Amino acid sequence: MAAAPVSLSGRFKGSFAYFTIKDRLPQILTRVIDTLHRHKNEFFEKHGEKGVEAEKRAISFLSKLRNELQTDKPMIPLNDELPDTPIWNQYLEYQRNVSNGNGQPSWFQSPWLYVECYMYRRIHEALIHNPPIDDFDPFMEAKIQSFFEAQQAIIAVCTYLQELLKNIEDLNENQLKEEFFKLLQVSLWGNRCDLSISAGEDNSQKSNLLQSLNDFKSFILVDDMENLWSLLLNSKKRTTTKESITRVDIILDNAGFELITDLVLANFLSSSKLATEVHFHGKYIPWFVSDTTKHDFNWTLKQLQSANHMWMSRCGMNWEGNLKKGVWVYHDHMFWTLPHEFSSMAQVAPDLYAELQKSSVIIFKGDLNYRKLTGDRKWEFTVPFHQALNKFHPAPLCSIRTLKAEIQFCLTIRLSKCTPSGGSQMQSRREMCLHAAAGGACMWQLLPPPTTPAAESEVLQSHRVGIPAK
Ligand SMILES: O=P(O)(O)OC[C@H]1O[C@](O)(CO)[C@@H](O)[C@@H]1O
Ligand SMILES: [Mn+2]
Repeated sequence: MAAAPVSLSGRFKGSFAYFTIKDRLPQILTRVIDTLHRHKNEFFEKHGEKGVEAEKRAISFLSKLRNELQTDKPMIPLNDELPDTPIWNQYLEYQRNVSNGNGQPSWFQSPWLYVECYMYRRIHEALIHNPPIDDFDPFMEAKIQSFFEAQQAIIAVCTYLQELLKNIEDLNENQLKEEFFKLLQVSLWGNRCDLSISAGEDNSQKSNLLQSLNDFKSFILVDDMENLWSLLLNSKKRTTTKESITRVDIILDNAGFELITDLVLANFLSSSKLATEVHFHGKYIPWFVSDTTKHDFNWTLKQLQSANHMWMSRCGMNWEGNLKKGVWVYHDHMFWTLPHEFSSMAQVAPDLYAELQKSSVIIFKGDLNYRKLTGDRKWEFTVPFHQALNKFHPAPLCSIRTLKAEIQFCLTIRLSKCTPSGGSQMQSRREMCLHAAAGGACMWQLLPPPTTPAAESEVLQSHRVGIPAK
């Protein structure tokens, strides 16, 4: 197998990586600094002068970080006492070794994936170093705001789910499949509501997504829902004896509306018995602005339970009940907030890899997970997705993602529409389909574990398309 290509990086001027590091990451850092400024009085009320002193130190730390970023300074080791610090500093050493004498690892010379993850870990370091504000989540305000901005959309999906659950036992297989496809698409489009792409600007779902699925369908050129359905249905049919289980793992992405869509999907999987267990994987620290932490997950359930809307509170109660019964499990392994490509998981986090091997299917939500699945490298678009996974396949896996970065894979082509940029299409298998560019798109990809060469050639169908307006 050919060596993996170089990583996407800010050293490629004009790339989305370059734009992100040059413009977007400084914007996100500035927003964090502003947030700390705006919480000064709160820190004083809670902690007195100590709180204000801590806020000042954190701001000076973050201002220095922003200057390092903007002037392409070398990356420096972390020096807090967190359990992941040695792993981060080993990774910096690794980057030094692979930089092939291109000098020190730095913001515009090192892999985009590394420097972007490193920025969020340095933001966390700025807080950790400054008790008593060390437990402050600088993105919490934005996550809460996006939850409340999406109230109507949340009410709509919770209402839809509760109505559906009333007669879910009476649905035949086709009706069940139809509902499954709907809720998968709701979960897909929920991924548009990410605050890192918007650099923290409001990006919440305002309208009832269920009413737009048909309009949005044309933005999905090809999808693997059928394969995902067959995999789950076959597993359900095998789950006749109580010993065998169908476990679905959802590697979560953004809090707010997207998290609700993932919980709704999980509730449907449990109630339809397509899954006997659902495992959720969140982030260990505040991450990429809107990614879900354990606090966000629990806050969301509590918020729903106390909502003055019957179906929202019913959802919140049911979901808390599923966690208490153990049919739902929440995990937040620190691997998800390391810079590593997922192909390193077996070495770096063998416990997590072994946990995922218990899964019947792993659903990876969002763009960052997709980038880590494929190493965020300059792959040719015709490279098999499986090849890009670089032997990472603990279980059958599926990536559900709205495309926010250049990387993508096209393996087979079906009839597809022109991209917004009018990119040319080929209607033949294994031909490059669309010229990828930074922009929006959505895609489904399902990869069963490669048992035979034929399995490798099985399907991943992916196309990029424009993201529909909310
Ligand atoms: O929340 P998601 O879907 O992972 O999107 C986050 C993505 O947005 C970006 O910040 C912008 O593309 C990426 O760098 C990152 O992978
Ligand atoms: Mn995210």
